Amino acid sequence: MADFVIGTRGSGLALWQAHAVADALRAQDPAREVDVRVIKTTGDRILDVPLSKIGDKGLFTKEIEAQLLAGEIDMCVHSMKDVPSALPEGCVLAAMLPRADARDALVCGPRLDQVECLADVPEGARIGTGSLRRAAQLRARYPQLVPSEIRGNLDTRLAKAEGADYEGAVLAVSGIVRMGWEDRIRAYIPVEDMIPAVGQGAVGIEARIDDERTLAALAEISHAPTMACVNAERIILSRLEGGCQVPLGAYIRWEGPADEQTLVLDAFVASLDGSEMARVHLERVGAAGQGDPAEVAEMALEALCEQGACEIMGRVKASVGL
Ligand SMILES: NCc1[nH]cc(CCC(=O)O)c1CC(=O)O
Repeated sequence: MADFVIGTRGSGLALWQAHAVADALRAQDPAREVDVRVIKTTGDRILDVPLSKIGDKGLFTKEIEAQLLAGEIDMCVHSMKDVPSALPEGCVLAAMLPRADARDALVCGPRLDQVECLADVPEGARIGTGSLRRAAQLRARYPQLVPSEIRGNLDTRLAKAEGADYEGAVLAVSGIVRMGWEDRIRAYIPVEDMIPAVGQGAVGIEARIDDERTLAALAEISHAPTMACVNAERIILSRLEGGCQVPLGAYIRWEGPADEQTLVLDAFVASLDGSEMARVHLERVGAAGQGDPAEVAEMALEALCEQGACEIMGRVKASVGL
């Protein structure tokens, strides 16, 4: 019997993340036995429908959480981006690994071999993305591009992006790098052009709320600044009731040297075509780790609402029948 059993999806990215957690747990105590168990989710089974149309929160997490609650596994590892704002009763987000690069990246096929940034991409180019967030921001900022639905695991999407039906695609930097394909990144898209999804680049670990043994082990490996920032982004997500059905992004981080760090927030909500957008950028200067991410999240919510975020959300939801 292993000391800890980790449940995860079976995609290459999910397995990389689960093994990163297993390695972190073993690094604390080399005698520890940690197993990784693959669990198939609804999101893995439904491959032919756009994610934004399935309309079910927790598509990639529900089956794994069921096994957690049943005591079959001790923890589940997720991309924080895929974790809905409300967890099932009895589950808690116990830890996060240090966040990787949260930005999105442009990958291009052979027809765009001269392109070095989004502005270079020629009129009419089909840019694959399954995300309303990416599509709305592309439409708002680069109206010459044609965002085109793309689905599948990261490896499938990368292959499609370089194939006949697309000129390129937008994918998360963190995922591409974890798969070892950094050399396929044509451009790192700046946050000013594309605000990342809530939790993008962060790996989260969920456990049972009463499992003190597992919670104690996870506390040893958790990265507090990542947890504080991602949890604050999730406040924005839950208060605006945004799931995968609404174009929404929020990214909070500390920037700069340790003695003068700035807590920086970017967040937006938009209509599907990107023509209406509420958007904020906030900065708080202080010493290392100073400033409260949850507090800037509240300020951002206020500013977004003043710009009509709630009305935009309401219209988007009505238009997709929510
Ligand atoms: N929705 C799929 C998904 N979930 C997490 C990541 C990337 C890894 C991360 O956010 O850390 C991806 C792929 C992508 O968006 O390109």
